[in-house]
Amino acid sequence: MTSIDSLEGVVLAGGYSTRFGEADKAVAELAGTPMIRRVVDRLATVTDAVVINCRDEQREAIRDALSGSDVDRRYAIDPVPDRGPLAGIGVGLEAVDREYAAVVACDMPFVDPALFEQLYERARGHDGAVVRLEDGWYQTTQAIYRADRMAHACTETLESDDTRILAAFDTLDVITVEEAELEDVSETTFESVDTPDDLQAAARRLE
Ligand SMILES: Nc1nc2c(ncn2[C@@H]2O[C@H](COP(=O)(O)OP(=O)(O)OP(=O)(O)O)[C@@H](O)[C@H]2O)c(=O)[nH]1
Ligand SMILES: [Mg+2]
Repeated sequence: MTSIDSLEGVVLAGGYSTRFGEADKAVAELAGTPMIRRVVDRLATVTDAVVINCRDEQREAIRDALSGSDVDRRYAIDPVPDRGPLAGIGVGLEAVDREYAAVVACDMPFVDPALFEQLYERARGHDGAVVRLEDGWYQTTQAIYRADRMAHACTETLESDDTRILAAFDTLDVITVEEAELEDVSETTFESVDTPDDLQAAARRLE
Protein backbone atom coordinates (compact mmCIF):
# COMPACT_ATOMS: atom_id res chain seq x y z
CA MET A 1 0.00 0.00 0.00
CA THR A 2 1.22 3.50 -0.72
CA SER A 3 0.69 6.76 1.11
CA ILE A 4 -2.12 8.99 -0.21
CA ASP A 5 -0.79 12.57 -0.51
CA SER A 6 -3.96 14.44 0.37
CA LEU A 7 -4.83 12.17 3.30
CA GLU A 8 -3.92 12.58 6.95
CA GLY A 9 -4.92 10.31 9.86
CA VAL A 10 -6.87 11.38 12.94
CA VAL A 11 -6.94 9.06 15.94
CA LEU A 12 -9.68 9.67 18.49
CA ALA A 13 -8.52 8.99 22.02
CA GLY A 14 -10.14 11.67 24.17
CA GLY A 15 -12.81 9.51 25.81
CA TYR A 16 -12.68 8.36 29.42
CA SER A 17 -12.98 4.63 28.58
CA THR A 18 -15.33 4.10 31.52
CA ARG A 19 -16.36 0.62 30.41
CA PHE A 20 -12.70 -0.35 30.44
CA GLY A 21 -12.31 0.50 34.14
CA GLU A 22 -9.50 2.54 35.71
CA ALA A 23 -7.02 2.25 32.84
CA ASP A 24 -7.00 4.27 29.59
CA LYS A 25 -7.86 1.84 26.80
CA ALA A 26 -5.89 3.97 24.30
CA VAL A 27 -2.60 2.78 25.78
CA ALA A 28 -3.76 -0.63 27.04
CA GLU A 29 -1.59 -3.37 25.59
CA LEU A 30 -3.12 -5.88 23.23
CA ALA A 31 -0.74 -8.83 22.93
CA GLY A 32 2.16 -6.61 24.00
CA THR A 33 1.43 -3.59 21.78
CA PRO A 34 -0.59 -0.57 22.95
CA MET A 35 -3.88 -0.33 21.06
CA ILE A 36 -3.22 3.19 19.85
CA ARG A 37 0.14 2.03 18.50
CA ARG A 38 -1.60 -0.64 16.47
CA VAL A 39 -4.00 1.93 15.04
CA VAL A 40 -1.22 4.40 14.15
CA ASP A 41 0.91 1.67 12.56
CA ARG A 42 -2.02 0.64 10.39
CA LEU A 43 -2.80 4.23 9.39
CA ALA A 44 0.86 4.64 8.48
CA THR A 45 0.34 2.39 5.47
CA VAL A 46 -1.99 4.98 3.85
CA THR A 47 -0.65 8.26 5.26
CA ASP A 48 2.60 9.59 6.71
CA ALA A 49 1.00 12.09 9.09
CA VAL A 50 -1.33 11.52 12.00
CA VAL A 51 -3.13 13.82 14.45
CA ILE A 52 -3.90 12.37 17.87
CA ASN A 53 -6.93 13.86 19.62
CA CYS A 54 -6.81 13.38 23.38
CA ARG A 55 -6.98 15.14 26.73
CA ASP A 56 -3.88 16.92 27.97
CA GLU A 57 -3.22 14.41 30.76
CA GLN A 58 -3.17 11.50 28.28
CA ARG A 59 -0.44 12.96 26.13
CA GLU A 60 2.62 11.65 27.91
CA ALA A 61 1.44 8.03 28.05
CA ILE A 62 0.36 8.16 24.41
CA ARG A 63 3.70 9.66 23.39
CA ASP A 64 5.45 6.75 25.13
CA ALA A 65 3.15 4.26 23.44
CA LEU A 66 4.06 5.70 20.02
CA SER A 67 7.79 6.18 20.56
CA GLY A 68 9.88 4.84 17.71
CA SER A 69 7.10 5.13 15.15
CA ASP A 70 8.26 6.97 12.02
CA VAL A 71 4.89 8.58 11.36
CA ASP A 72 4.74 12.37 11.69
CA ARG A 73 2.59 12.83 14.81
CA ARG A 74 0.82 15.89 16.13
CA TYR A 75 -1.45 16.26 19.13
CA ALA A 76 -4.79 18.06 19.13
CA ILE A 77 -5.78 18.52 22.75
CA ASP A 78 -9.43 18.93 23.76
CA PRO A 79 -9.88 22.49 25.07
CA VAL A 80 -12.91 21.20 26.98
CA PRO A 81 -12.85 17.50 27.88
CA ASP A 82 -15.79 15.08 27.81
CA ARG A 83 -17.80 16.77 25.08
CA GLY A 84 -18.31 13.49 23.24
CA PRO A 85 -16.86 11.91 20.10
CA LEU A 86 -18.25 14.62 17.80
CA ALA A 87 -16.19 17.21 19.67
CA GLY A 88 -13.14 14.95 19.41
CA ILE A 89 -13.56 14.59 15.65
CA GLY A 90 -13.88 18.38 15.34
CA VAL A 91 -10.78 19.10 17.44
CA GLY A 92 -8.77 16.50 15.53
CA LEU A 93 -9.87 17.74 12.12
CA GLU A 94 -9.04 21.36 13.00
CA ALA A 95 -5.41 20.28 13.26
CA VAL A 96 -5.34 18.56 9.85
CA ASP A 97 -3.68 20.44 7.00
CA ARG A 98 -4.47 18.09 4.14
CA GLU A 99 -7.77 18.01 2.31
CA TYR A 100 -9.02 14.69 3.67
CA ALA A 101 -8.63 12.79 6.92
CA ALA A 102 -9.01 9.12 7.79
CA VAL A 103 -10.60 9.23 11.22
CA VAL A 104 -10.36 6.18 13.48
CA ALA A 105 -11.04 5.50 17.14
CA CYS A 106 -8.09 4.37 19.26
CA ASP A 107 -10.00 1.27 20.36
CA MET A 108 -10.21 -0.27 16.87
CA PRO A 109 -6.87 -2.13 16.76
CA PHE A 110 -7.83 -4.25 13.75
CA VAL A 111 -8.61 -1.32 11.46
CA ASP A 112 -7.91 -2.43 7.89
CA PRO A 113 -6.11 0.25 5.80
CA ALA A 114 -7.71 -1.23 2.67
CA LEU A 115 -10.97 0.27 3.93
CA PHE A 116 -9.51 3.76 3.80
CA GLU A 117 -8.29 3.28 0.25
CA GLN A 118 -11.79 2.35 -0.83
CA LEU A 119 -13.47 5.11 1.18
CA TYR A 120 -11.01 7.70 -0.11
CA GLU A 121 -11.84 6.80 -3.72
CA ARG A 122 -15.52 7.33 -2.94
CA ALA A 123 -14.97 10.50 -0.88
CA ARG A 124 -12.96 12.41 -3.48
CA GLY A 125 -14.93 15.45 -4.65
CA HIS A 126 -17.35 15.03 -1.73
CA ASP A 127 -17.29 15.84 2.00
CA GLY A 128 -16.53 12.30 3.09
CA ALA A 129 -17.43 8.63 2.90
CA VAL A 130 -18.82 6.50 5.68
CA VAL A 131 -19.84 2.84 5.83
CA ARG A 132 -23.40 1.80 6.68
CA LEU A 133 -23.23 -1.56 8.38
CA GLU A 134 -25.68 -4.34 7.60
CA ASP A 135 -27.63 -3.49 10.77
CA GLY A 136 -28.11 0.09 9.55
CA TRP A 137 -25.51 1.65 11.89
CA TYR A 138 -23.21 4.26 10.36
CA GLN A 139 -19.56 3.62 11.20
CA THR A 140 -18.65 7.27 11.82
CA THR A 141 -15.51 6.61 13.83
CA GLN A 142 -13.78 4.77 11.00
CA ALA A 143 -14.46 7.03 8.07
CA ILE A 144 -13.02 9.60 5.67
CA TYR A 145 -13.97 13.26 6.01
CA ARG A 146 -13.06 16.42 4.13
CA ALA A 147 -11.22 18.07 7.02
CA ASP A 148 -12.34 21.71 6.82
CA ARG A 149 -15.97 20.97 5.97
CA MET A 150 -16.47 18.34 8.66
CA ALA A 151 -14.59 20.39 11.29
CA HIS A 152 -16.96 23.27 10.59
CA ALA A 153 -20.02 20.99 10.74
CA CYS A 154 -18.82 19.56 14.07
CA THR A 155 -18.57 23.04 15.59
CA GLU A 156 -22.04 24.02 14.34
CA THR A 157 -23.61 20.75 15.46
CA LEU A 158 -22.10 20.98 18.95
CA GLU A 159 -23.90 24.27 19.36
CA SER A 160 -27.25 22.74 18.35
CA ASP A 161 -29.71 20.51 20.28
CA ASP A 162 -28.75 17.35 18.41
CA THR A 163 -25.06 16.58 18.94
CA ARG A 164 -24.97 13.13 17.33
CA ILE A 165 -22.20 12.66 14.75
CA LEU A 166 -24.85 11.86 12.15
CA ALA A 167 -26.47 15.26 12.75
CA ALA A 168 -23.27 16.86 11.50
CA PHE A 169 -23.84 15.17 8.13
CA ASP A 170 -27.06 17.11 7.51
CA THR A 171 -25.29 20.05 5.89
CA LEU A 172 -22.61 17.92 4.20
CA ASP A 173 -22.26 15.76 1.12
CA VAL A 174 -21.05 12.57 2.82
CA ILE A 175 -21.22 9.45 0.65
CA THR A 176 -22.75 6.33 2.21
CA VAL A 177 -20.96 3.10 1.33
CA GLU A 178 -22.88 -0.07 2.10
CA GLU A 179 -20.92 -2.68 4.04
CA ALA A 180 -21.71 -5.22 1.29
CA GLU A 181 -19.92 -3.00 -1.26
CA LEU A 182 -16.56 -3.27 0.52
CA GLU A 183 -14.01 -5.44 -1.21
CA ASP A 184 -11.53 -7.60 0.69
CA VAL A 185 -11.76 -5.62 3.91
CA SER A 186 -11.06 -7.60 7.05
CA GLU A 187 -14.18 -8.61 8.97
CA THR A 188 -12.63 -7.39 12.20
CA THR A 189 -11.93 -3.86 10.98
CA PHE A 190 -14.90 -2.36 12.87
CA GLU A 191 -14.40 -4.35 16.05
CA SER A 192 -13.94 -2.05 19.03
CA VAL A 193 -12.36 -2.98 22.34
CA ASP A 194 -14.49 -1.38 25.03
CA THR A 195 -14.10 -3.66 28.04
CA PRO A 196 -11.34 -5.78 29.63
CA ASP A 197 -13.25 -8.83 28.34
CA ASP A 198 -13.09 -7.47 24.78
CA LEU A 199 -9.34 -7.03 25.20
CA GLN A 200 -8.87 -10.59 26.43
CA ALA A 201 -10.96 -11.99 23.60
CA ALA A 202 -8.94 -10.00 21.04
CA ALA A 203 -5.65 -11.12 22.63
CA ARG A 204 -6.67 -14.77 22.50
CA ARG A 205 -7.26 -14.48 18.77
CA LEU A 206 -3.77 -13.07 18.28
CA GLU A 207 -2.07 -15.91 20.18
N1 LIG B 1 -12.29 13.97 22.48
C1 LIG B 1 -13.22 13.12 22.90
N2 LIG B 1 -13.26 11.87 22.39
C2 LIG B 1 -14.19 11.01 22.85
C3 LIG B 1 -15.13 11.38 23.86
N3 LIG B 1 -15.94 10.31 24.11
C4 LIG B 1 -15.52 9.33 23.31
N4 LIG B 1 -14.46 9.74 22.55
C5 LIG B 1 -13.71 8.95 21.58
O1 LIG B 1 -14.62 8.34 20.68
C6 LIG B 1 -14.28 7.00 20.42
C7 LIG B 1 -15.44 6.06 20.66
O2 LIG B 1 -15.95 6.28 21.97
P1 LIG B 1 -16.17 5.14 23.07
O3 LIG B 1 -15.87 3.78 22.53
O4 LIG B 1 -17.49 5.37 23.70
O5 LIG B 1 -14.96 5.48 24.09
P2 LIG B 1 -15.06 6.08 25.53
O6 LIG B 1 -16.15 7.09 25.61
O7 LIG B 1 -13.68 6.49 25.90
O8 LIG B 1 -15.42 4.80 26.41
P3 LIG B 1 -16.68 4.60 27.40
O9 LIG B 1 -16.51 5.58 28.50
O10 LIG B 1 -16.53 3.18 27.87
O11 LIG B 1 -17.90 4.85 26.56
C8 LIG B 1 -13.08 6.68 21.30
O12 LIG B 1 -11.96 6.70 20.47
C9 LIG B 1 -13.03 7.80 22.30
O13 LIG B 1 -11.69 8.15 22.64
C10 LIG B 1 -15.06 12.72 24.39
O14 LIG B 1 -15.82 13.12 25.26
N5 LIG B 1 -14.09 13.53 23.87
MG1 LIG C 1 -18.23 6.53 25.22
